Amino acid sequence: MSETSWSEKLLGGFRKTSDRLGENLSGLAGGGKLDDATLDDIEDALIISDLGPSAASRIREKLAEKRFGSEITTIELKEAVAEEIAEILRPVAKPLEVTAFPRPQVILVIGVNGSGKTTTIAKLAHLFTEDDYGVLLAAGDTFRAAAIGQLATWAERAGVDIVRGPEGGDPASIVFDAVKQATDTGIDALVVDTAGRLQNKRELMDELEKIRRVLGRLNPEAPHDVVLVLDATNGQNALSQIDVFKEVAGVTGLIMTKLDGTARGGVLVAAAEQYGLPIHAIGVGEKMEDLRPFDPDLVARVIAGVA
Ligand SMILES: Nc1nc2c(ncn2[C@@H]2O[C@H](COP(=O)(O)OP(=O)(O)OP(=O)(O)O)[C@@H](O)[C@H]2O)c(=O)[nH]1
Repeated sequence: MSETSWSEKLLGGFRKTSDRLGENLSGLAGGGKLDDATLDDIEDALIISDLGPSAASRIREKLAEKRFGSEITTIELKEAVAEEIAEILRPVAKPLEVTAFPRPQVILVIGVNGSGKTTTIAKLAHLFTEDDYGVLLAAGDTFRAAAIGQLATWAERAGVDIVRGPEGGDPASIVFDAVKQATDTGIDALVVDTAGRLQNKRELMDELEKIRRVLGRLNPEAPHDVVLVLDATNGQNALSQIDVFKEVAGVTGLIMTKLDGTARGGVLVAAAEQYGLPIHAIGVGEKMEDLRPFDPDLVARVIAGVA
């Protein structure tokens, strides 16, 4: 797909978020002077658009610093907000790159059930194979038989192999077999699915710890990435998931899914501002091609309603 149609797709996907902030900002400036009352309203508009209090107050301060007292139209205001959002997003935009030496790069994918983890793993496999990397998947979520089956179906669609075990099997032993197979067959990236039982933090922590121990024995650098998948429709709840998973799993980066069809995409900015974790990619649909590298400038313009 061409870049133009990708940005159109992204725009379409983000339309609800874009409309929400766009509408919330409209009518706030209207050619008048940027004074304290208007800045208050702008800050409120940013908060109710899910950007969070911290990003909202930072954007307010920047706007005040650069434009206080000057006349500003609605479109100028949206452009200025887009620039400040981009300032927040640029430092965290970091594609997931296959650089591990020796191979394979081991990417542990974590997140609560339903966040889009399985689909995202398949989409990642697709992105990597498009770049000619050899990919292997490991079905480390043995808690639910359906999860193993779903991952196997996606693996077939993506044209990659999968290492799987029985329902209730030991995830660490599957990961062990997967690393051995990946090493023996010269695989570049091993993507590991994990269970997302947040309601039982202790068990989840023990399970991830055990996977890490096994990985560490085979390769002290592994896992190279611990990617947390977040569902944007959860809004501020997605942020509390970052807190929990940081504690249990040592997150190294984020992928936010379901940015199509939600008005809560502003939470991406809140996540970037509050945690500063790399954002690798965004999910804008259910199909294999619907995972996009994170383009901070485009996303900022879409969120502010000027793209
Ligand atoms: N609209 C949209 N739907 C998505 C996106 N990513 C995933 N989904 C859908 O979200 C639902 C859950 O996705 P899964 O990948 O099964 O989620 P999971 O986290 O693996 O959940 P379990 O399979 O329950 O462990 C599915 O219906 C997906 O098609 C996205 O970016 N946009």
